[in-house]
Amino acid sequence: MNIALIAHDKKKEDIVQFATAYKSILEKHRLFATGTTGKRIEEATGVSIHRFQSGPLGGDQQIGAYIAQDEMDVVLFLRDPLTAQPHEPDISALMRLCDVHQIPLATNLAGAEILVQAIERGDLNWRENRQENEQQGRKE
Ligand SMILES: O=C(CO)COP(=O)(O)O
Repeated sequence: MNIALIAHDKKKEDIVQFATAYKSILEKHRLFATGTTGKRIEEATGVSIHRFQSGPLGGDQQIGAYIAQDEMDVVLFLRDPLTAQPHEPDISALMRLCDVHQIPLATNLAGAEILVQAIERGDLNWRENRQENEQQGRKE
């Protein structure tokens, strides 16, 4: 499963604690993150993460591109709803693409916990099965 982890500055501590608490689940998957979020999680947990640009420099858009190409399965995005972000249009675009492509998106810690437990239970395995079937179909 390809999982994107993103957190606004005031939620960085939360995502570090989240990734530490769920490290044993997360490390079984391919992890992606915006620049600073990824750096903080890597430093705290030692898990390996593909880091995109920092959010304000285009990281949200890079994750959006993965979604558009069907290469991201889940987005865990701890947003700060109380602080204006300079790259608000990029954030809206990322969430919009999750809706366009039916990508499970959590925008706060409570939702992220539910999603990570769903991943562990296998609730989202249908995504990988569908991708494998599509690849098989292309070969035939
Ligand atoms: O701004 C962000 C998401 O919109 C997060 O970016 P960073 O992880 O680089 O701080």
